[in-house]
Amino acid sequence: MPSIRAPASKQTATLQVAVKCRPLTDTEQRRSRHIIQVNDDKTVVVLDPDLSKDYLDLRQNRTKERRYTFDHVYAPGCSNSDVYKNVSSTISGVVQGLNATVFAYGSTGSGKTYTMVGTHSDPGLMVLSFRTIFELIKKDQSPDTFEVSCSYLEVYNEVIYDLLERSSGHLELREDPEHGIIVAGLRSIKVHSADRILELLNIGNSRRKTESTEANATSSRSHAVLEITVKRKQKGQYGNQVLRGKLALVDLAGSERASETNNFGQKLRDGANINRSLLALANCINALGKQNKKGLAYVPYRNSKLTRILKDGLSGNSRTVMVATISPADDQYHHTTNTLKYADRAKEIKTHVHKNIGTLDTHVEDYQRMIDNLQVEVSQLKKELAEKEHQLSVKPTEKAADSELSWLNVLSQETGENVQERINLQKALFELEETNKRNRMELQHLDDAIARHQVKEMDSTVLQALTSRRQVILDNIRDNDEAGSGYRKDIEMNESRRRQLQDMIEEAVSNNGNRTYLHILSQYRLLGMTNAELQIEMAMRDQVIHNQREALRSLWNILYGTGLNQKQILKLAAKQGLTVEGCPLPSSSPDVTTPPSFPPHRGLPQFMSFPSPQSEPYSPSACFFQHGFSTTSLLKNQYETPTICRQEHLSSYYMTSGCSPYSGDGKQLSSGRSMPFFSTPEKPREMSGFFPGTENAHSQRSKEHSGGQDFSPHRKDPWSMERK
Ligand SMILES: Nc1ncnc2c1ncn2[C@@H]1O[C@H](COP(=O)(O)OP(=O)(O)OP(=O)(O)O)[C@@H](O)[C@H]1O
Repeated sequence: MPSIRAPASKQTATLQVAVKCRPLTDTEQRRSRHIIQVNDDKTVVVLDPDLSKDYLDLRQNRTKERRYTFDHVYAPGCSNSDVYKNVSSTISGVVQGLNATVFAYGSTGSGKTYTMVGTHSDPGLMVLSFRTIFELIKKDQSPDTFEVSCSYLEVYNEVIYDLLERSSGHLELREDPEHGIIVAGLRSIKVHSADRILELLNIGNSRRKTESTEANATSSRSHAVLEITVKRKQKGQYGNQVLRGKLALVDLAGSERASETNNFGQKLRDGANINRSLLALANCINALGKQNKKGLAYVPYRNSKLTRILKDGLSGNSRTVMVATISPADDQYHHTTNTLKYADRAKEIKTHVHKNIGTLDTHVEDYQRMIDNLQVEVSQLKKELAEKEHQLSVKPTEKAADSELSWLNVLSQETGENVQERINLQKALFELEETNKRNRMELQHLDDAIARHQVKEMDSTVLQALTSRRQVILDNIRDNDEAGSGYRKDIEMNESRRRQLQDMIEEAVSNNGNRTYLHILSQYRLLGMTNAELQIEMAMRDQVIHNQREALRSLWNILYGTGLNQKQILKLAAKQGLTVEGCPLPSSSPDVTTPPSFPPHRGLPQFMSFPSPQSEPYSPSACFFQHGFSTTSLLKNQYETPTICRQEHLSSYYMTSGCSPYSGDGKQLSSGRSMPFFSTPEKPREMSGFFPGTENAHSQRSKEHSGGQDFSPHRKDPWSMERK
């Protein structure tokens, strides 16, 4: 019997912010003063680094002393396990199908890597988290089966690399309608123990880009994201349900300033790119903090790869912990207060958590197939290109032709970047306009409500609240319009660069012979294909999924509009030959009157036009949009009611791409039964997507070292399993 899924309800969670102060290092002990005071486990005071200030200065507010409060503050004597005690409840949700993100934020040398990775004697949050996951699976009493997989990536100079690949190419981000941002082609390795993840972590860390800077002898130059996915398969009365929890553990690169580190050349460029990503992250934190206070401010996630990757953790479906790391040294005062300022803003951030319940294949699968076909074509073109280059390979003496080809490579790379930038800008503009569309809708509702209150001369405090809310929305609209015109200008610049590149290519075609022409042609075709592929993704996300969700929402509201209760809906579904998952079923079948038939799909009333019994007049607290679905508590109530979804309408790349489910060693982690998870799959297609890019975990175990003390990436530690 086909089944319908009722999605889990959402909960709003506040981003947890913890501050961890490291001890002074040996060098610092000789030259620096300790200026951090941790008064209790929630308050941190940064003393004025200038010792000449006295009590009077403090009283008269002439001091640079700063005081902050956070969810948790850890003094230099605290271990990573102390920090973890307050993080572990967030981690345990992952085994129940919830997403979690833990990231360390702070200036270079402040202790981010130490906190996330740790040492043998003081294991970091990454290590403690995956140990918890396996302990919970072991202890689980249910008959559910579990599958854990792990991926590890780094963002270096705005390029994504797979840390679990020996020589990773550049990976691209994709937007998946169900799972948000995903990294195409990133390897996800099935794991059966915490030790195995530790091995992979060490392998990845050995490949991570680190440099000696003046501020930190072993500074991480990249942002690293370790992602652990737990799939929990539940066997229910009405078939199988898969809960998919995802844990992202992020160690950011340091945010030193170029002038402070005396870096040059490549190091300086690293610094600029690291700062670009961190600046983008800081801007997102700012906007999200503002959003919570002021409503729909635009959040510029698109400004860097890092912020796109962290999008879910910052505002989407994730319980998130930010650990702000600080140094106690007086010469770090500026960095410390800067970090604490952003951490303070981050306290305002809200996320919306819900369980990820597995869905089956879909109409959108057709789009996935198209993208897959395009990808095949792209790789075919790459091969052709390589062959052509080989045929036309220049002899070492032909210096001119050689440099011409490298010039063309630069040109083609620039063309690719230009296309990518254009797509990003257009998407950002699109999102910004959507945000303002919703702001304008809310403004309309507010105007109506204000007019109603004025006519009826109702409670003046409500009127005041409505009016001030109106002002906030007007400010947001103005800010977003300004940001939009910025994006439009960028698009114009991008367009003029595109024309320049086009002219250069045309000139090259007319001036040079057959060889150059062929080269350009194949490069150009290649870029054209990549572009088309991205356009299809956009269409998929922006149109198809949106339309389907709107239709489903309308359907659910129609059901409620007809006054059917849950039991009646279940019965009706059963009549249609459908079962309902994720919705408590009636214990017995009560007699119900024949339910009214559905209105025809065409001419569906909008979901907004069905007032629920809980309908309330407009109130300021109800003005908040949640993902653009509602403006009033009436609509919020309607949306938060479980939605009926036909399975074929929901999709994901995870579910439809990737290699065979039977790859790997086939072992499953089962808490109750020894039966292998996918040993007798009922629906092979359903299974295939569970292993995107997965390969046999044992193939990784090629080089083993043993023993050792420290698994931070900086050290040549014997824990590391592999070195580049
Ligand atoms: N809690 C701690 N106890 C002892 N030493 C620490 C602690 N935290 C950090 N350190 C030491 O401080 C130094 C810098 O730490 P770490 O490399 O973790 O900084 P980072 O913030 O990751 O720097 P970067 O951003 O440059 O990579 C290291 O020598 C580390 O061992």
